[in-house]
Amino acid sequence: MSKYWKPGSERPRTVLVDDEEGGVLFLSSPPSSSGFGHSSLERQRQRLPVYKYRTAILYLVENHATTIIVGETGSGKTTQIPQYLKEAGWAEGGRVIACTQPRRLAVQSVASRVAEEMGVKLGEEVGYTIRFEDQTKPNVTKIKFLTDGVLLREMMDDPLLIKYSVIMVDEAHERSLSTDMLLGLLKKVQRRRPQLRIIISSATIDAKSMSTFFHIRRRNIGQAAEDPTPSELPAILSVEGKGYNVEIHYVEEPVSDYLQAAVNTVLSIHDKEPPGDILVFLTGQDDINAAVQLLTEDAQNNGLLVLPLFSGLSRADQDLIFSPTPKGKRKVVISTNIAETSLTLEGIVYVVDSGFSKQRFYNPIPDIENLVVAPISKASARQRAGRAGRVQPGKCFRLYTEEYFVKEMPAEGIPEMQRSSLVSCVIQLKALGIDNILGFDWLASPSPEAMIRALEVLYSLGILDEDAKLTSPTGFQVAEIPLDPMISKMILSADTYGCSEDIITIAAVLSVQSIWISVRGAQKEFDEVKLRFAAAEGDHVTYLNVYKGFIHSGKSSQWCYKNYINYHAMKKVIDIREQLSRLLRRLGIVLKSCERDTQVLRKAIIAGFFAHACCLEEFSPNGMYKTIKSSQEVYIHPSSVLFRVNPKWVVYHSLVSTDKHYMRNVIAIDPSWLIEAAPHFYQVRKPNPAPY
Ligand SMILES: Nc1ncnc2c1ncn2[C@@H]1O[C@H](COP(=O)(O)OP(=O)(O)OP(=O)(O)O)[C@@H](O)[C@H]1O
Repeated sequence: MSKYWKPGSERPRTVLVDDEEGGVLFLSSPPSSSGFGHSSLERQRQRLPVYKYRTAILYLVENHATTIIVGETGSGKTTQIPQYLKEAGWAEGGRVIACTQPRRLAVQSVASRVAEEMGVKLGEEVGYTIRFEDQTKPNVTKIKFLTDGVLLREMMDDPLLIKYSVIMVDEAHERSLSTDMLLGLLKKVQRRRPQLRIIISSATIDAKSMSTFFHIRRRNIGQAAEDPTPSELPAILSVEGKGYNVEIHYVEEPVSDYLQAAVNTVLSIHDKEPPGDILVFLTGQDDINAAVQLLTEDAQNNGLLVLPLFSGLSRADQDLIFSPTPKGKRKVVISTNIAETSLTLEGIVYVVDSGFSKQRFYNPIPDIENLVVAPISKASARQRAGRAGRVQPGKCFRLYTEEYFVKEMPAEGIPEMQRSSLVSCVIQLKALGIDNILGFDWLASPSPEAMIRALEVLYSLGILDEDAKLTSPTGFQVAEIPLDPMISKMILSADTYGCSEDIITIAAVLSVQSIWISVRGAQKEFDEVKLRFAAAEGDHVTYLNVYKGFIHSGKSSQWCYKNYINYHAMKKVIDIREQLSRLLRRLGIVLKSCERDTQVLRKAIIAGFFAHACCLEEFSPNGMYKTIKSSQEVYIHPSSVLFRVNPKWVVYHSLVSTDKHYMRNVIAIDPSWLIEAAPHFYQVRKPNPAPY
């Protein structure tokens, strides 16, 4: 007797072809609509291409440990499959169905759509978890959307992911660092827990290589006879059919300025095309703001409502993107690639694709990670086009030639694993007890240089010992904190310096995109206001001043508005700070304040960031610094309160690269503190012996 079919309802009525190679293709008759009501949402659900495959999907999931589902964008994979699984009983007996997404925005929006379709309150039967936000209820939530990073963290407490019956790894083609780690780990879990079902889904994935990867050869580990193990051969299902048609348009000649070309295309759509909102893909906050400004100059008179979309946008601004377009207006959403996958913005009919995105590239030799504007892959281009045609036919305007798309654009992007720092990845795997990281079952191997560099960084921070094992307690504690290991080390060191209360405020501010509101046309006023908070020691201490002011104002939105401070970001800071203080209490750390002893504060920051020390080049007219570690040329970012102040010695939080490498969030230091914090990393250079 199969274990999940509801009595009398949805057993497969067409016998499926289950080919022994693991390549499975079929069509089965859909279940009768009995049990479904006839509201318009239910009719919409039944119109989706994936609906025809409902029985097939359930059959495969029951009979195969892993099912790989490939289907066009908008065919209904993300929103429907978790519901089918729930309807078929996979969430009974306290079990949970998980669906992971690479991006937080997608997690939130898909969860609220599924809750709406099921007619339940978000956070109850359907919930979501992203870092620092948990909208689920134990023993109530049956379908849970979460980022792949959050699921990795959950593995630290529950290595076999016991509470989940099925884990659907959605948008697997994105090959984010967390997705790749998760896939390797899930394969391990499956060996130990054959009853766990995995679904891997995407519109553009190499199903065959994924299938080869997941073809596990299970060790014989006594299963109960009444609980037959599913086939070890992954099944592949191709969902044919798509939502609505999307007409693709290419430029005839390559464009030299994609930003201007995007703006011109929006204006031309507005001029010539029937009503419908527009989604534009640019690369980052700077070019998005520039495009918003260019379009807004015209917008007053021409009926455009222009909205930016990037990660770190406040909840209120985010809600504007999803809210219905006012009558007589045409909404233009200008976005980074965060809107590329899984999102449905209802009014969008037109997509403008610049062909570029900001991508992380890591060079392990100087240990520098850059965000670089780089061409996208065909897989991304298809995802972008797929944001049109979700609720009606659409058009996609690609700002590159068809020849370029066909002949030059790579089929897939480089996995993030192969172009980013592996520090966080190594620490997570170590915390999960995986010691031989190079021997881990990677979908694509990371570079040995990056791996060695990560081990070196973690060793220098005292997180790993000489045998590359997590140190106790520091290493284990750092692994518990869901932040970059350097920030986590800074937080833990603050305990020694007696300033953890202040440092968690700084850590919370560093975890949100920016607490300042970007001001167009009011730069002078903004600079003046910022000066009121500016601390001579640098940005981190300035943030403490802002936080104090905010608390003092009674957390007032008016106060924020007057001071060019992002109210929603500050609310997020309060929230993250609260979670960090709870976490520290759990680690047995008592919070203490150093009452603005800025020397002590900076020493705690250096304990995490000593490797980011730089010295101003003597006689440099333009404020050039060199990193101590690798003599890399860097400059203080104009957004820093130390811009043009140029103290001799500084430590930075992160680097951004445009025309130069810029340090963001900078503090002035005394070089002797570096030796105090990291004697194993720095040595005082002895003067050359005197010539005789
Ligand atoms: N918030 C929403 N509002 C209106 N319709 C929606 C919404 N979310 C989903 N839909 C409808 O459901 C369809 C399927 O969406 P779903 O995200 O499940 O597709 P998908 O196959 O996972 O696509 P993708 O690969 O692009 O994520 C959409 O094309 C749209 O018609």
